[in-house]
Amino acid sequence: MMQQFYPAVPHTYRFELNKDFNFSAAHFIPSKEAGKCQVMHGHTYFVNVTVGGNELDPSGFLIDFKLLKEAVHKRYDHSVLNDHPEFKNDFPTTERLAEQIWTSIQSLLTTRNNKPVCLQVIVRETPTSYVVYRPNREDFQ
Ligand SMILES: Nc1nc2c(c(=O)[nH]1)N=C([C@H](O)[C@H](O)COP(=O)(O)OP(=O)(O)OP(=O)(O)O)CN2
Ligand SMILES: [Zn+2]
Repeated sequence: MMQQFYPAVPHTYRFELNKDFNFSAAHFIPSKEAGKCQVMHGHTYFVNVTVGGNELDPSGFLIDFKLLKEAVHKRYDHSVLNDHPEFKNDFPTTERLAEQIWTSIQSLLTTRNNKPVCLQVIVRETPTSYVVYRPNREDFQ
């Protein structure tokens, strides 16, 4: 999938899970500094999500891989990122998208009894550009 080196996130959880998926979306960055990216264009975004935890659920999963994909793919695939309410005031840059994906995944994980945690989100926007998002302690409050 991402076919690249994955930056490792330091942690002491017993289990670490990684899920790759991708989705296609359009966006534009309405800032003068964004140059050609002010014009609407599309990407196939490649995402890697890292989840950690000490306990498994009754199925023996930290979290079902497919739920991680669904939480993001259903929302963004074949959409215009600028149309989503989370990007009403913030431009849909790779950085903001990675942050929002972390928020979506962590909201899902919070509902699980075994309380896994999203440790890292990587979003690759082009073959030469990607962002790594790692939450701060305050992001979990
Ligand atoms: N810090 C950021 N910089 C840029 C972002 C971004 O989200 N965060 N986004 C863009 C554009 O959306 C663009 O689609 C991607 O830019 P870029 O990597 O420059 O794409 P190129 O294919 O032109 O890059 P090459 O260096 O030719 O491979 C711009 N900047
Ligand atoms: Zn772009």
